[in-house]
Amino acid sequence: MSDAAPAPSIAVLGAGAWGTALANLYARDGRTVTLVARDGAAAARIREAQANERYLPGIRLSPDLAVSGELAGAATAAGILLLVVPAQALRAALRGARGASLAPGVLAVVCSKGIERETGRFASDIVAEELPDARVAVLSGPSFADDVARGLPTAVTVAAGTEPLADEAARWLSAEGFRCYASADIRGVEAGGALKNVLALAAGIVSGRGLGASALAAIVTRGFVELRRLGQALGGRPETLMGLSGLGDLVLTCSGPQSRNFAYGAALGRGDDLSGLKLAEGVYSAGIAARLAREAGIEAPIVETVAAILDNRLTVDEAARALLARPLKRETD
Ligand SMILES: NC(=O)C1=CN([C@@H]2O[C@H](COP(=O)(O)OP(=O)(O)OC[C@H]3O[C@@H](n4cnc5c(N)ncnc54)[C@H](OP(=O)(O)O)[C@@H]3O)[C@@H](O)[C@H]2O)C=CC1
Ligand SMILES: O=C(CO)COP(=O)(O)O
Repeated sequence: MSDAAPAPSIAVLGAGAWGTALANLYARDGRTVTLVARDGAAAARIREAQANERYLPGIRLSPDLAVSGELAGAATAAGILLLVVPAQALRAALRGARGASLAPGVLAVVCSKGIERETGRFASDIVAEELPDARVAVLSGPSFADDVARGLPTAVTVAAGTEPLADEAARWLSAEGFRCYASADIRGVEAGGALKNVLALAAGIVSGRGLGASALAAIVTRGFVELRRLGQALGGRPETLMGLSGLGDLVLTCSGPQSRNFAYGAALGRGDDLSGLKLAEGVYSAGIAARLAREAGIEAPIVETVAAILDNRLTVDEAARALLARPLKRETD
């Protein structure tokens, strides 16, 4: 990778846990960064507290981080626009950003993980549709906001449509303690990020229902088979799905309740009240992922089962029995 151009300034759209952690990472690294909250009041709360107590409690933000309630201004100067709103809110947020006079050729970096449930579109497609003049990249991989905010070492994948752009984006988005690997496989990276959330729900359900460590290992392993099958059917490359943004993020989010998707699944498995839980993107992606699998003729029984539990078509116990009673088959089929 060449070191030619200076690192561009950054605007971060979405002041939740991940947007705040990323904005703070780059501000601490000496970059010019503006975190854009939903409105002026939310921005003022973060500015005054020098912290985002709602979404990233206990983390003191860099004094060099600018916080704004509107994208216009922040975005005009930014060479990089990080998109960190939930996947179902992305299209509306981008439509809202149209009047913000984005810099020509701005690099719009998708940092959310999900599939638009109404359309089956991945975020990079939504960016291409809504911001046709932007260059698109995707940042994904095993990275809890809280870990990154605390400066813990993290490695992720940054994908773009061409290898040179991916190399450039990975260089711009790497920071101290935050290592970005470049990839030219946007679809593989996005598919891994969206599907692992659905599978983390499954892992959480198994854990919350008390089905044991053996069942947990089985669901993660067979879930990974589905992630690879469906990810490839959607256009992803096998080696991407085996990498940080596929297997890596699956391992992370299926490991315990620090993952919000796992925590949501665990609450479902225990039969707890689900109101008030944090964002779990897999809840919104499961149904559409199951539909995409059916349309592609891909067997994805775990994804289908998660969707059925979320829709109240199956109880957790019925789902466990049904998965175990499927016709026997060869492991590699
Ligand atoms: N948290 C993590 O560890 C990681 C998260 N991600 C992904 O990042 C994405 C965002 O997650 P995360 O930050 O954790 O979510 P949070 O729930 O912590 O925050 C979501 C943020 O998005 C804002 N928002 C929602 N809709 C809009 C909108 N239309 N315009 C502007 N802002 C909006 C919310 O504002 P308001 O409060 O006003 O609703 C809130 O600030 C998800 O897709 C997630 O999968 C990826 C890697 C790590
Ligand atoms: O994507 C993530 C880590 O890579 C965050 O996972 P959760 O949304 O399940 O917390």
